[in-house]
This record gives sequence, structure tokens and C-alpha cells, in this order.
Amino acid sequence: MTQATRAGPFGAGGRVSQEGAAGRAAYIEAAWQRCRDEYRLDPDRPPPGEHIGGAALKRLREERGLFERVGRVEMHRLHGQIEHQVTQSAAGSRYVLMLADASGALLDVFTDNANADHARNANMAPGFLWGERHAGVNGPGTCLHDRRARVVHRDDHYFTRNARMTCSAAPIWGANGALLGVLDASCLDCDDSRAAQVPTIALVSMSARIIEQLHFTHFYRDCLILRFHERPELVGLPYDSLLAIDEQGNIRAVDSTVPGQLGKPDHSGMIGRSVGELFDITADRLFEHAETQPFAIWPIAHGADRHGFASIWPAKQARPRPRPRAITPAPRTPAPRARPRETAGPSLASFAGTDPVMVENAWRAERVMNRDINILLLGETGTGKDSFARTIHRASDRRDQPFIAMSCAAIPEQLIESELFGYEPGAFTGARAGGMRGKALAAHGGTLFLDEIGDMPLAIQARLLRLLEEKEIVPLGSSTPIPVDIRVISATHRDLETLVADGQFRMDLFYRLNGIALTMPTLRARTDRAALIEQICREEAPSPVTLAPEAKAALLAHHWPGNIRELRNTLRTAIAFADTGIIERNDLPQLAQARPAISAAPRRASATPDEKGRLLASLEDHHWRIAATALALGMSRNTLYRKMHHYGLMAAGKT
Ligand SMILES: Nc1ncnc2c1ncn2[C@@H]1O[C@H](COP(=O)(O)OP(=O)(O)OP(=O)(O)O)[C@@H](O)[C@H]1O
Repeated sequence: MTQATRAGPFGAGGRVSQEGAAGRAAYIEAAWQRCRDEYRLDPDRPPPGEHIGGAALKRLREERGLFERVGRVEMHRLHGQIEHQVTQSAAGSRYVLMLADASGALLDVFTDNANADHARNANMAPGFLWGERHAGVNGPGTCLHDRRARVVHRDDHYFTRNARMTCSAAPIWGANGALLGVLDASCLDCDDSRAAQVPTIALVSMSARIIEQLHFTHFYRDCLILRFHERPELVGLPYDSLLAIDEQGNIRAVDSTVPGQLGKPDHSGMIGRSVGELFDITADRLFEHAETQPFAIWPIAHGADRHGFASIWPAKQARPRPRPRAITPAPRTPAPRARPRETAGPSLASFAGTDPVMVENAWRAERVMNRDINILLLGETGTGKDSFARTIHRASDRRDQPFIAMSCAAIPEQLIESELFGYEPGAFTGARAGGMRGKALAAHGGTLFLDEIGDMPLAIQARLLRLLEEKEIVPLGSSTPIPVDIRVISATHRDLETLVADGQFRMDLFYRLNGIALTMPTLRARTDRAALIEQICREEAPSPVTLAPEAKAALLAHHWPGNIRELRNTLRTAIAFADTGIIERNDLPQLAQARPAISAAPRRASATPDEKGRLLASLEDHHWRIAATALALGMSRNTLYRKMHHYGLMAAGKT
């Protein structure tokens, strides 16, 4: 068939035939229609194959390292299996296997030497884009669009250059409904009928499932994995369903088969719930199983009439499970409080807890943290932007390099430039004799965290943009640029788009910083509030404490305008007062009283008339010590600095 005569399912002239072209599936017709009407592709004029470029491919592979690694192992196995079970050809397989991410970019290609040139000429090489928009109707592209396993047989392909192939492609799902990518087996020069593809698509779908499971169990290696199926002989095989259970006994993630197995529409109502809410087993019993009978298979029920079998796989990277809180008051000995260290801290998954928004944030951060993509963290004060930035840094491949934080709100405007870019000796009056390196250079090789980026003075924004684009700095008083290799994470509670609209923030800088924006949920919106309260109690208490039920109820009901920071401060104080080792409701007096206007008001609300006076009084009470004043007012130091700046409050003698 020549290009001129290829009509596809539309028939000659591009019209959709009444009954569809002979034997073609409806999904092929729909895909042709998309390519023609939506993507404006001409079947007779294929564009050249589109490649994402070497640097982008390198970043993509770094970012999808785990996916590619587990994919490659399985592709190797699948290739051998297809060769023996499907082609049964002594001359070797005619199949090329492809693994692509969810955008259709090929990450890996596997074939034998005989097909390697053919595959390369057909753009079957890492970095080429096989989404429908670039490659017309094809196995990986149409599978990704439809999110279902698809066979695209010979003339089903939109472009002639692919019309001798048959592709069998299956989606690969990540945790909590995310699409990871696609696995495809393409038979080059395929003479078999469409029906003959049935064994191939079955094998590809099974391999996609195996990749899903390997990825899931590895990604959640610090969790217990609960595996279940209605038939005991299928537990532990690729047919069963997987849940990741954290050390509190809460469901952190579910794989793609769980909602169907439990008769739910999707995963959303499950994340963050205790395992006991879905199954007839308590968290403690589950942990006991993990310790005493790992991998054993036992009956389990979910819902009144659903019975099945389960086994528990212990965490591969175990973190100690907290012991149940002692009810008997423990003698309280003063001990130094563990302070968070920058070099040690939770993994991304455990920082996220089980709140679905945070789980999604961690998932997305993991995907970009090793790429040249700037991360913008948004959210109210105290929601954990700074802590999340540090966690991302620790999880990234820059973890052994510096993490340098700079708050644009805490530094006087005239000093931000020199703090960030450094200066040469004698650059200005009052400069240090030896000059200063600046935060950007100090972060070389690591991460620069720009907190309160919305407060970055307009005058300095152009220099910051240059830093981000050119990856070099010019210290004040110098004319020689210094190359720097930094990853930038910025954070703000402010609405940057409004600042851009008001002319207070450069649009080009906004887009540059906003490679990916992650919004931190407020504490009151977090579904894992109860677990966070327990966790912070453990972190803050020198010896075990128990929360009385009324105290717990009050903590859960509180509005938390200061978010996790306020919660931590509240618990710290309560622990200090709870002499018996039990936090009672009256150890939480601040939850009862109406909150002072300055901390109860939303961050962007206009100030109350007496706010300045209240700030001044508190500053004086605390001898102008910023940390102590901020703590007493229930706000972050950044917020306090900003308000002081706003009201022109300065300790006598300071300028
Ligand atoms: N996931 C978490 N688990 C435990 N504690 C947390 C978590 N996230 C934040 N915190 C605690 O909350 C407090 C505030 O966190 P952080 O400074 O990161 O918030 P922020 O959003 O950067 O605040 P601001 O915008 O006011 O600077 C810190 O004490 C931190 O330890």
C-alpha cells in the first residue's frame, strides 16, 4: 500500500466509513480521528521522529531510574518468553520491546542484534516520543491515551512507515492511580493476523503487572506490604493486590488492582485510613504477623461479604515501629530534646505520611528532584515547606552536597543581593575586608532553598533570573562570572500570580521558578492529622506520653491557623505540663481560648488596627529576640520579620 492510497478507517478522502474499516476496533477509529482532527497529522506526510534530546533523556533516566531498572529486568525476561512461546522461530525474535514513560518518551528498548538497526531506523530508540501527537496511532501512544492494553496491527498505524508492524502495549500503573508508563512489544514486519496477537498482549500485560509490583514494593520499601487475593494460591503472585502500610498501621498507598478487589471506584477513600477500617484485622495484629509469620498466607475479610487471603511482607528498609503508648504514667526524666538534623531525616514517603495530597506531592517531587526542574512549594505558614525542601534534598542525588537556605523575608532588602551573590573585597562601604562567598556559591553542587520568594525585591529578581538561566553568578564588585551548579527550590505563602499581575514579581522569573508547583495542605485539611499528632508527641516527649481522649478530640477539632508549627509548639508546651505522662484536656489551654487576632488571621488578611501594638509589646517582652517572640505569637520567624518590616518595627539602636 502506498502513502497516497492509505485511507485508514476514514476511507479515501478522510471520511469515517459507516461500519469502520474491515475488522478495525472502535478504539483504532477513535485514535485515527484524534490524529486527524485534534493533532492535525497527515497520514501521508509523517513528521520526522521527535527526540527529546540527549540532556533531557539523561535527566529523564535519572528521574525514572527505578522504573527503568525494574522495567529492564522484566523486558529481558519477556523477550525470551515471546521468542519461545510466540514466534517459535529458530532465527530469533522479530520483536522489539519498548518501555516509555507516561508522556510517551522511550526510556529503554530491548531487541536482539539482528533487529537493532531496523529498530533504530524506525525511531525505536531511547528519547524518541511515541505519543499519538508525535507518532500517530501506534501501540504505546494509543495505549497511553486510552490507558488500556491495546493492539495496533499493521494498517491500524497512522503513518505508513509503521504499517508493517504490530504493536501490543499495556499500561504500567504506579501507586494511588498514577500512570507510570507503557510496555510495548512490537513485531517488525509482522505477517500474522490480528487474532494471532492474543498471546503477545497477554504476555505483555503480565509483564506490565510484574513491573508495577516490583516498582511498588521497592518504592514503599519502608512499609509493610499487605498482599491479598480471593484465592490463596494466587497470593504472592502477580495476580494479587498490594497495599503499603506505614508504621502507624495506616494505608500509605495502594496498587492499581486494589480498588477493583475491594469494590471501590478508586483509591481516594483508602489512603490514610487505618488498615482495620478496610479489613477485619487490627494494625497490631498485622505487625505481629509481620514479625512472627512473614509471607504466610491467612484468611482475611473485607466488608461483610468479601473474604479472601492475605500475607504480609515485612518492610525491606525497616524503621522501628513505635511501641504502644504506656497507659501507666512513666517517671519523667529530663532529657535533651532531639533536634532535627539536616543530614538525617525521614524519607520522602514517610515525610508525606498518608495524606493523599502529600503522597501526591512526594510522588511528584521524586519524579523531578534529579532533573533540572525548579520546584516551587506553596502553602500557608507552618505547613512544612522548609522541612519538605530539606527532605527533597536529602532524597535527591545531591544529598551529600550542601543545602543552603535563605529567607528573602528575614534579610533586609539592601542585604539580599550580597547575601545571595556574595561580594568582592571592598565592594561597598561596610563590606568585609575579605569579601563574601554568597549563598548561591555556597550551595554549589547542592540545593539552594529560597524561602519567602514572594518577598524577593524586584530590583534583584533580574539577577536571580540570570543565575537560574545562565547558571553563573557575578559577585558584587566583580565582573567575572562564576559558574555554579545548583538546584533551586523556592517557597512562598503568597500568591505569586497576583504579584506578577500587580507588577511586583517578574513573570519570566515566576515561570522559571515554577518548573513544578507543589501545594502543601493545611493541617486542618490533612487526613492524617491523628497520626501526625502522635508522631510529634513521640518526637517532642523525652519519655512516652499518652493523650487522654478529650485532649485528642480537642487537638483534632482545632482549626490550626499556624499549622504543624503551631501543633508542635502546642504539644511541646503540653508535654512540659503533663507531669503524669498523660496529656489531659486542661494541658491544652490555648485550644480553648480565642486565638489572638494576629495568629488567627489568615496569612493574607489585612492587619487588625492593634496588631502593631501587640507585636511591639511581645517583642519588648522577649527582649527583641525574634525566635522567642515568634514562638509566643504562634507565627514563623519569617512572618514576624515581614510584619516588623511592614510596621517599621526595629529594636532601638538597630537600623
Ligand atoms: N511532615 C511533618 N512532620 C512533622 N513535623 C513537621 C512536618 N512538616 C513540618 N513540620 C514541623 O512544622 C514546623 C514548621 O515547618 P516548616 O518551617 O517547614 O514550615 P514552613 O511552611 O516552611 O513555614 P513558614 O512558611 O512559616 O516558613 C517545624 O517545626 C517542622 O518540624
